[in-house]
Amino acid sequence: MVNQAPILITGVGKRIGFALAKHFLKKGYPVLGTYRTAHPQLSELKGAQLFAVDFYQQKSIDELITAIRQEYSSLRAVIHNASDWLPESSDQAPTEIFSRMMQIHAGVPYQINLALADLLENSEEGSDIIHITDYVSEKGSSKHIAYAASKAALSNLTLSFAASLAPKVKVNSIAPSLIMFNPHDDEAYRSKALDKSLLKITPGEQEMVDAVEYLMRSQYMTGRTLSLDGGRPLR
Ligand SMILES: NC(=O)C1=CN([C@@H]2O[C@H](COP(=O)(O)OP(=O)(O)OC[C@H]3O[C@@H](n4cnc5c(N)ncnc54)[C@H](OP(=O)(O)O)[C@@H]3O)[C@@H](O)[C@H]2O)C=CC1
Ligand SMILES: Nc1nc2c(c(=O)[nH]1)N=C([C@H](O)[C@@H](O)CO)CN2
Repeated sequence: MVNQAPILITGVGKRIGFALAKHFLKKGYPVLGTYRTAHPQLSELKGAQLFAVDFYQQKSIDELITAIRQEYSSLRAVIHNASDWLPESSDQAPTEIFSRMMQIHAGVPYQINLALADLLENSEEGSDIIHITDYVSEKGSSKHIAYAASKAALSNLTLSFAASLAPKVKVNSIAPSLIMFNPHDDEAYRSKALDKSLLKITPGEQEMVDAVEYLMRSQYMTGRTLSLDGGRPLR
């Protein structure tokens, strides 16, 4: 795509963020990707402009925003994927857990959206902000209390930014439940997690890629949520 405005994706080092970056690179979009850990597979993101960013460090966030604003005058999309799934059982103090969850899932999207809004508005073909939230935004989580609250905050940001940036920029959430397991998930966990939905599968990264594609092609959806949860609320 000649002279296509880039897509910014946070957390491209692995799993869903990595799949999103690969997909849009293959489609010919310029991809700006943030990573924290230098996973070896980052070398597969040929052509992507990668930024080492720790969203728990304000200096790192400021440097990212400055670098993007210095080099680009427009953006096709910003996909807020980066996330830390911290449980209350973590050895970190509750105050640290809560501030980290609010920082990465709400503070960072809030800052980046405000700082890059004009670049999104400059996109010739319209533009999108996509917040990747979580099914637990609407029901809470007994083991990931701060995480769920912070994803609910992100869901609320979707409403405000949709109203603020319309009509040039669409702003939507994708609220997944179980998309893919982590390597350390044992059989008992996997069986219990699968049983929580009606469809009882893990669809994998492609389900998220397809949802992002739908939102970016939509002419009439903003301020809303695509729920990818296998019918879990009806279970
Ligand atoms: N997988 C699933 O089944 C579900 C996923 N989701 C949501 O989908 C999105 C993608 O999920 P998934 O791919 O599993 O997520 P992962 O937890 O596997 O990866 C998250 C990414 O965010 C990065 N990240 C975490 N903390 C920071 C930080 N402080 N600074 C910069 N980057 C950071 C990680 O970097 P690093 O590699 O260094 O850790 C990693 O690349 C997330 O928003 C998640 O909450 C929601 C429900 C279900
Ligand atoms: N950042 C992450 N958030 C979430 C993950 C994950 O691996 N990283 N995983 C889940 C679970 O799949 C949950 O939806 C089902 O147990 C939730 N969020």
